[in-house]
Amino acid sequence: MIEGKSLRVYFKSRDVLVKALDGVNVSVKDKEIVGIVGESGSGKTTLGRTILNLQRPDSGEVLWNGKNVFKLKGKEEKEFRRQNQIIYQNPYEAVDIRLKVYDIVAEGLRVHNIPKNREEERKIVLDTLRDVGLTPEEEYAKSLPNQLSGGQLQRVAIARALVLNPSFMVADEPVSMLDMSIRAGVLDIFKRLRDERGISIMMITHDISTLGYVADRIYVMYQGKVIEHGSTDAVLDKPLHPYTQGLISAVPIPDPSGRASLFSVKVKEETEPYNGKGCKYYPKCPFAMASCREKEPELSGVSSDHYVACFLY
Ligand SMILES: Nc1ncnc2c1ncn2[C@@H]1O[C@H](COP(=O)(O)OP(=O)(O)OP(=O)(O)O)[C@@H](O)[C@H]1O
Repeated sequence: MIEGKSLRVYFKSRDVLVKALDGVNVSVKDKEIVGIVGESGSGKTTLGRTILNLQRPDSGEVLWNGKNVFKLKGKEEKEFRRQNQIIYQNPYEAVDIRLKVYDIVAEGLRVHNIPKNREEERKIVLDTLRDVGLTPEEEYAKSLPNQLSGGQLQRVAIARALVLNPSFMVADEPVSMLDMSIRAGVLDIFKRLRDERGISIMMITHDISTLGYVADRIYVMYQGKVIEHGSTDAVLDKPLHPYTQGLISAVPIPDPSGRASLFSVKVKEETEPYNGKGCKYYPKCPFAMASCREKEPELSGVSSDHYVACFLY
């Protein structure tokens, strides 16, 4: 339903060119949760923002049900904004903390002129609060953000997006600021939105174990490139790229599925600067070969649901 093609986003800061996205292809189908994982600075947020037309790419296109989102105008653009929502990492920054929960959630409805009257607005807002697990909903509707926990406020932020009946959401590190004990509850909301409402979700995280819990497919990013992607089972059970293997072996908490313990790949301390032409990972790669210094490997399929950019395969 939404597809990014050959996306390039370059930032220039103090004469240094940062390739935040360096030719990224990504797709999210109907009713699926796609995970985007990688370390800080790998380009995940830039990808989410570009897909939602919050960041113009230097080149490439984003197709939404076949339409180029950068060319949408007027009514169609407004409809795109309604149907495609973003959830941020920090709910305290995402909502206006002076407003009551009711008004935070109702705001988007009013912008889009959705309810015909106050009664209808109230029904939609309260139903949505219940839908994200904030019950009794009348009580929550009257609260101010500073009376809520981080987990409850993130649910409010989800409600604010959900109230517009979107078909796609980018969730950018939606649980990384929350206590471990409440993360699963919030992630379950996204699974329910997929299963019950058929919403497609792009879930951005630096924590690959989160994706084992929610994602149908995973894209692994490294320095502005997708270096591996495939079904969640393929990527987690048989990670191919040495970087992905490193991410999985670094999962700190013992993974009950036993996946983490299968890999204990050592990451080489970076010993040489990147030469600008080889694989971006070779300075850290314990398996680097001469060819890895010469050119960048392209993504290629090892099976119908698993792709990797690495000369080992
Ligand atoms: N507006 C900007 N101006 C300059 N550089 C930027 C800008 N936005 C992002 N960058 C740079 O682009 C690169 C990718 O950033 P991005 O935030 O997309 O990565 P990320 O994987 O989401 O990281 P994080 O998890 O830390 O948010 C980084 O090197 C970042 O410093």
